[in-house]
Amino acid sequence: MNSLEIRNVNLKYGDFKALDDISFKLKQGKTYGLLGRNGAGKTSLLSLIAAYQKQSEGSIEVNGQEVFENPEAMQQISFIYDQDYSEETEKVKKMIDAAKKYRPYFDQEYADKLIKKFKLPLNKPIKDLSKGMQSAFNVTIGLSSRSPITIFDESYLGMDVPTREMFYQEILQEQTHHPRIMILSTHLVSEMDHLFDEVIMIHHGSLLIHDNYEDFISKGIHITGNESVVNEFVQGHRVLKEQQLGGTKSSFIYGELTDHEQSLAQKNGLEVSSATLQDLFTQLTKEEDEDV
Ligand SMILES: Nc1ncnc2c1ncn2[C@@H]1O[C@H](COP(=O)(O)OP(=O)(O)OP(=O)(O)O)[C@@H](O)[C@H]1O
Repeated sequence: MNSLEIRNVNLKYGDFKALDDISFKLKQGKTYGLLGRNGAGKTSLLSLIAAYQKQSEGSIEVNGQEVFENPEAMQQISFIYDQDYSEETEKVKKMIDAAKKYRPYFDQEYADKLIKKFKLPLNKPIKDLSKGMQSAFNVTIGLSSRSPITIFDESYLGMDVPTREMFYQEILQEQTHHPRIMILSTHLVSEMDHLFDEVIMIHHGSLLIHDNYEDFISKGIHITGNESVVNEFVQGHRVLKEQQLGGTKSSFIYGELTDHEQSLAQKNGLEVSSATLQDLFTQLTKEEDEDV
């Protein structure tokens, strides 16, 4: 069973603390949605996991071994991110052959299937591919590497909707037949939430949430009804957002409702509905001066 454990990780760029005391443990067979606003620290965190740089403090271990400058541990990881290919004259086929060399679990048959699926032109220089096709190439490397820890950092950039759908289908298939630790860093929250088993949310360099997807979204609840009844009902709850239309009010609360509260809501004619991951993400990471 492969595992990835991050303990009390800090990262400083000069005086700036990009990551602050991050700890979590990830398990094989699970897909993790890594969410955070622009500049939250997602790519910084992923680059530490992939051993592209060293954390200032703390430890990052794959199967109990620190990853930094550890070739054995690093071979367990594929980090797929948006690369600049504008100077890369090598052809797609050669690039795939090169990637294969350093990836011990690479499956050529699966790569061939993906090349067909994404219609990758093997004899074209990678720099001449469209942005979406370069992303499809990156995703092909990441998927067919079959690395126990596979990280996709906004790997969908430029892909059209049907291509993104194909990418998502592959992730689901892979987790069924070749389970690994899959980390998907994304801003397409509502489009990709169905892929997540767990959610990791980073905010200003700190870990805000690490929770099971279903458990987490069950904590976001919209209560709608008569204004005064809603006001009384939500007392004592953390209210993330309020909206009003005439005498009807909708309050978005974060927390859990007891059985008693559930039946009270019903008795008082209040409508109770669940939030989406995107709703929760937006409200939990909203800045004071933002009105969303
Ligand atoms: N090499 C660097 N030197 C100095 N600061 C950096 C460096 N790389 C990142 N940062 C800063 O660290 C913070 C986190 O950046 P990071 O790229 O990890 O965020 P992110 O969550 O991936 O953002 P986005 O969603 O916009 O891609 C930002 O404030 C960024 O400016």
